[in-house]
Amino acid sequence: MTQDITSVDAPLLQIDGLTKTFGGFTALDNISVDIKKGERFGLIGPNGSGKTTLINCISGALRQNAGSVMFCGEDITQLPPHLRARRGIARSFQIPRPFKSMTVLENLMVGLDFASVPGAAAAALPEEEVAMSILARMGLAAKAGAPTDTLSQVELRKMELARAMAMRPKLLISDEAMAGLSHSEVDEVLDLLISLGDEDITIIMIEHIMQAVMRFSKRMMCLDAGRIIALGAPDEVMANKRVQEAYLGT
Ligand SMILES: Nc1ncnc2c1ncn2[C@@H]1O[C@H](COP(=O)(O)OP(=O)(O)OP(=O)(O)O)[C@@H](O)[C@H]1O
Repeated sequence: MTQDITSVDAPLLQIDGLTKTFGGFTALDNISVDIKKGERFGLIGPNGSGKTTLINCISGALRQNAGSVMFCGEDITQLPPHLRARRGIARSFQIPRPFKSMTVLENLMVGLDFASVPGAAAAALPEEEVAMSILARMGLAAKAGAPTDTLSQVELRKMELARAMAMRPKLLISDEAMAGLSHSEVDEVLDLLISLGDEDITIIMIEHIMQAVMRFSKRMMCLDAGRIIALGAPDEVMANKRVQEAYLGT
């Protein structure tokens, strides 16, 4: 059955009973959560709690043992990663993976090319124009012609986000986009992510920088040992005793 996702409250992403094991080890244990369209969702948990495994199951990089993933009302559980990407699930990686022999602009063009659906009508704007507008949006327009190995850390993170944006995502999964940045750089990237959220892009943020993820999120979920131990408003989640014990070690 196809859902009406034009309704503000309809979930963009529905995860139901997701379980993932590696050999005899259960990395995700019966995870169920809905994420609404336009929601800014923080995913936290101590090292090894299952955050990356969960987003790998959402993006299709890993196949779950049980459970389902619905996106825009469609069951995508059996789809490979590239078809999930075409449907609007993009991911930015903690360690940026640019094509090093290409310029910043060329890197983006690859993403745009990939996102375009074969056989579809020509886009209203030439791809280079679209790529330049994304770079401008990220504050990287002046770097369009620069080789990627000349970029600073924060510029690389922004380019990684720009590449994800070139996929024209409905859902952007940001995997530790701020790790290793200075306070002011964290704020810069955070402001960018918040502004993307304001444009109705649903964002799942995995982040160990607690202040950043709290400022960003409308809702947060904390995993521990592959299970959801808290889900709710950032203040509530952080005040949760199980979260404090598991995540903060108190
Ligand atoms: N391919 C794999 N094979 C075996 N075990 C794995 C594999 N991938 C993850 N695991 C295990 O699953 C558990 C969850 O790992 P995961 O990477 O999802 O945690 P995480 O919350 O993302 O951790 P971190 O914050 O350190 O990135 C860990 O115990 C990890 O060792």
